[in-house]
Amino acid sequence: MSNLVLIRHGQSAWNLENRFTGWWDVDLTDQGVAEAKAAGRLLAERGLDFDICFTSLQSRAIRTLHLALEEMGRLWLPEVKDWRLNERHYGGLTGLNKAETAERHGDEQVRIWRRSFDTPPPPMEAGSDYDLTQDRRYAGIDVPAAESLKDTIARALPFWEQNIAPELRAGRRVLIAAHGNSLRALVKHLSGIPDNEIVGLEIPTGKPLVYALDADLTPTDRYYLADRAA
Ligand SMILES: O=C(O)[C@@H](CO)OP(=O)(O)O
Repeated sequence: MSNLVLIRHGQSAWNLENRFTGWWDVDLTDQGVAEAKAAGRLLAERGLDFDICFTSLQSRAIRTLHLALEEMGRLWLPEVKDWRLNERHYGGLTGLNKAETAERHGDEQVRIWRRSFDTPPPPMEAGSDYDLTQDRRYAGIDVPAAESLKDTIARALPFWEQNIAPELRAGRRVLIAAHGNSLRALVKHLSGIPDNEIVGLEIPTGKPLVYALDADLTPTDRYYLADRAA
């Protein structure tokens, strides 16, 4: 049974502008809205349904969830929002253009910052334009100065274990709308992808990724819904 679906948010304004985004709260583009709605229509057409939804504290993921649920006639489903599903924090790179940063620091350095498993980007300086430590939504949370994928896993996995896995074990069907790197963290864990292989895993925007999990949450299948014949 397909009991878990992951969706990365639709295209965001900074995906389009090729800027490091992380925790900065940019909205969806028109294309991103269309991707989110199309994801919802596809889920409905294929008869996938859910009992509970999880998302981050970031508008692009929350809106993607809501746009998809609206298409499914499921806006009423319970949902949990939590910072531990946020995108990986891009530190001092937040807001910079990725191509310009590669011209300045070299492709290899940018590849390491973007995809190495445990090298974090440079830290965000307190009081910089993109500093979110005083944002009310993060009250009581120790907002990181930067996160590697390893750091992202270290906060996403406890949330998975404590909040999402129990729902699945109780037989509930779960939809998660989140971000490229918080979803890479979950896929790495679920599919047992080694540290050196996760660097090559990319998750596209707005494409429902379906998991079938057995009783002890071991995957028996994993596929993009759009890639599987109806
Ligand atoms: O900018 C970001 O926050 C992420 C996702 O868009 O980018 P990357 O592909 O470098 O992980």
